[in-house]
Order: sequence, then structure tokens, then C-alpha cells
Amino acid sequence: MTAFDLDIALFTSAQARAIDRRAIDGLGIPGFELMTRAAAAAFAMLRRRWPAARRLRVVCGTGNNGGDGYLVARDALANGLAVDLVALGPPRGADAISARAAFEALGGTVHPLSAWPALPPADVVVDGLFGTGFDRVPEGDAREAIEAINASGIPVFALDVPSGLSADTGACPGVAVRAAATATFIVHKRGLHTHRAELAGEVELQPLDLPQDVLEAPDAWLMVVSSLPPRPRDSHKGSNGHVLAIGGDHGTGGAIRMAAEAALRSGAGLVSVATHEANVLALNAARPELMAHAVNGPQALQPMLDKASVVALGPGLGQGAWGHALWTTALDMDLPTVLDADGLNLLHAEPRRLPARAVLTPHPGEAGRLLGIETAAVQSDRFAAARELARRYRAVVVLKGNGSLVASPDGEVSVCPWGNPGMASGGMGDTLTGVIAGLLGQGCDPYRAACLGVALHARAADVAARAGERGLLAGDLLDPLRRLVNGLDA
Ligand SMILES: NC(=O)C1=CN([C@@H]2O[C@H](COP(=O)(O)OP(=O)(O)OC[C@H]3O[C@@H](n4cnc5c(N)ncnc54)[C@H](O)[C@@H]3O)[C@@H](O)[C@H]2O)[C@@H](O)CC1
Ligand SMILES: [K+]
Repeated sequence: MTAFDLDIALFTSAQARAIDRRAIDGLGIPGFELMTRAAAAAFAMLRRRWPAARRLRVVCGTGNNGGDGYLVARDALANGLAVDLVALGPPRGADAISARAAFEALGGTVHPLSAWPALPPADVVVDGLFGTGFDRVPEGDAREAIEAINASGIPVFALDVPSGLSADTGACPGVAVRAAATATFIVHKRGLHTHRAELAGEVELQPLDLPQDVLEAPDAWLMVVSSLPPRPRDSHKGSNGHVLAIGGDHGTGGAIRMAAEAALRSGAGLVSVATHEANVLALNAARPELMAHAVNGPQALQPMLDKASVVALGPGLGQGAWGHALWTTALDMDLPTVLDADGLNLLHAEPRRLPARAVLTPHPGEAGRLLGIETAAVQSDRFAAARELARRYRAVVVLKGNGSLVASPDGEVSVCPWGNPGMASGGMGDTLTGVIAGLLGQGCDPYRAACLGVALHARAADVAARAGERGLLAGDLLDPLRRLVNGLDA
């Protein structure tokens, strides 16, 4: 296996467990030694982050995550901090039993959950309830413990994973701890980077000094900052792609304008718009660099398709006869195509073969429709949903939402670490479609165009959100987008 950067490699829970096993069985590192290293790394991180903390409340479950908790508590006692330890029950495995014994050997006391209200105030709560072994909705004591942690108002430091969040999927099936920071051990778990991942707070990887040969190929990757190479000095508008944005039925001209403008701002050489005649005047007046044409059907669209190198299909297209006719005609051309919004709804209504270089950009609701499942089922495993869509349609799929995923038909997945809730506003998806189309036109292959497009779009939104997340408009992304696509600081 070739070496890779651990900071951007993401693993499933099953992989994390297999890696633990290889360290224990293959390298002969005892499980208790790993637990000791995990606790030492976590305690050091806690001290860096909360140097003034004098009293910890440590909450332990019955598995090895609880074992980590007992050893953090032991290290805290050994360093002169006060510790109040609350356990859900006696530890089960040999390592966790030894960990509890080590804590008690230093004079530590273990309290039941019922003692919680009577415990003195603490500076930090350490969450050692559940890690990668979390496997069901928390009920009873488990639920009460999580609720008590969150209601305490004390900053939470999670061990490996905030309890209640699936390390595997980023889903939270019931209640979950809301952490200020998480120390995650050996490898990054993919669930700490998508969907409800904000529950983990700031995540820091603690690799515990294991050699790379216990690792295996990661399941997914975090995107890194990248940009396009500088343009050749002799480039001309024809060498940077001609994007044809198709959409904007009567009354939805804004959507197609956003997509078209974003394609221009991400460096497309030429951008034409095929739209309903009612939008043409406004589009040409607002943005004269766009070439907007009234298209009443396939005959008018065909000559535009003949000149285009990339198609952005769907924003404001509608699902009526007009939209359907343009949709079929455009897909038949087999040009590199970004399919969004009504372009996806039409695909749900009429499944068909897509162009060889296609990018689909569904939000979870659209992804659910295409897969024939509920939105909640998509969100319960975003990785599986994105992969299945990509496989089924032989296309690159961008599954939007917090921690957007890009999946290729052969199962490769990248996760976007940027973006903010201000992006939950009208026009954001249209802008993303335009950016990806613009990058396809500049020669990126679909997977790279999707990854780079998602990254640039989210980072532009983060720059624009410096003025506040509320009130963020899709149009605010265009200026920072231009700087970022040129590799400049925004
Ligand atoms: N030797 C190892 O494998 C290492 C493990 N480490 C720690 O061990 C953790 C994994 O330990 P385990 O596999 O023991 O699993 P966990 O400690 O994460 O949890 C497993 C226990 O909690 C119970 N449980 C799960 N969900 C529950 C729920 N919703 N309500 C009530 N009970 C629930 C399970 O039945 C099981 O008894 C890692 O996350 C990490 O923190 C680290 O110490 C590093 C080394
Ligand atoms: K935990």
C-alpha cells in the first residue's frame, strides 16, 4: 500500500476496528497499551485546549470508549486535577476493567448516574460513553447521561466520537452529545465530516504512533484546497469552454441566470443561455456577457447545442412539455453535462442513459426520489446513497448538504470540509451547477470538476459568510469565487 496523508484519509467504523485489531494481533501492541496511548494523547489535547481546567467530570460507558475515559481520569488525577467520574455500569472488556482499576488505584471514585445532580461544578466534561461501538438509539440511562451532559452547560470534550453520533455515517439516530472538541484515535472516522458532524466540534486526529502498515486503503477522502493551473498566455475564449445553460421556464429566469453567471465567474470562455423568451431581455440587460436566446423547442435549441462544449441542464427548467423536450434533446447530444434540479426530477420520471461525462447534483430530497427511498434514509447513510446513485447512473454524483459528498461510479468518494448554513438559501444550487459546468468546460474531468466545484463554491460561501450567515445570497459568492478559482486569497 502506498503511503498517504492520514489527515485527509477517512475510514469506516469497521475499518477502524480492523486497524485496531491489526495493531493488537499483527504488531503485538496490547489493547491496553493502545488505550493508554489514546488517553495520554487525549489528556494532552484537553490540557492544550483548556489549560485552566482544574476539575473534570468524566462519563464512562461500559465498552472500550469508557476504558479510554477511565484512563483520562487516571491521568488527570496523576496531574493533580480533581475528577468526578460517572459510569453507566461496570466495564465489560478486560482492557476497560484494567483501566477502571488503574483509576481506582490512584484513589478515584466511580459514581452512578443518579449522583450527577449532587456533583460539584466541573470545568470540562469528558465524554467516554460510546465510540465506534455505538450501535443503537440511546434509551434509558444512556439517553439520560447524554441529556445531562448537554444540559450541564459545561464544555464537552469527546473521546473518539461524540456519543450518539454514528462514527460511520455522521447520522444521529436519537440524542447525541454536542462536543466543543473531539480527540479521534488512530484514523479519522468518516462520520465526523458529514451530515451532523458539527456535533464533534473541533476534531483533532491522535494517530497513537502506529506504523502505516496497520492501515488499509481509506473509504473516502477529505477535499484539500486546490485550484486550476494558470492560463496559457495564448488562450482565447474558445479554448476555455462554451457552456450552454438550459432552463428558466416562464417565471424562473433567476435560476438559470445564477447558473450562467457562476459559469462565467469560474472561468468559462463563453456562456450561452437557452431559456423561455420572457427571460431573454432581462438576462441580456443584467449581464451582457451572457448570450441569452429564446428557445421555444428542440429546433431552436439544436444549433445552440452544436456550438456548445458543455451543458448545464435543469435550473428553473420545470417539468412541463417545454422542459422535457429541451431535456431530451440536450441529453441526446452526449456532451459533458451537469444535471440539476428539474433535470433530476425529469430523470426520476423518465430514467434514461446519461452522457458519458455527466455530473448529477442532487440535494438529499432529490437523491431520495432518484433512489426511491425517503430523504431520511439518504441521510442515514450519505456515503451509501451517493455511491449507489453514481453506480446506478454511471455518473459523478454530488450529494449536497452539510459535508457535501462527491462520488464516482467506481466508488471513490470525497467529502467537502467547507461551507456553512448560510448556504441554505435560494440560488445556491444553481450557482454550484454553473461552477461545475465552467470547470468541465476548462478541461477538468467530471470527478475533478465536481470536487473542485464543490470546494470552490463552499469556500466562496465561507468568505461571503464573514458578513454573517443569515442573509447570505447566492450572488454574494461570485466575487470570492473569482478570486478562489484564480488561486488568490479571498
Ligand atoms: N483496543 C482498541 O480497540 C481500542 C479502542 N479504543 C476505544 O474503544 C472504542 C470502541 O470500543 P468498543 O468497541 O468497546 O465500543 P464502545 O465503547 O464504543 O461502545 C460499546 C458498548 O456500548 C454499548 N452501546 C452501544 N450503543 C449503545 C447505546 N445507544 N445505548 C447503550 N449502550 C450502547 C455496546 O453494546 C457496547 O457494550 C473506540 O471508539 C475507542 O474510543 C481506543 O482505546 C483505542 C484502542
Ligand atoms: K465518546
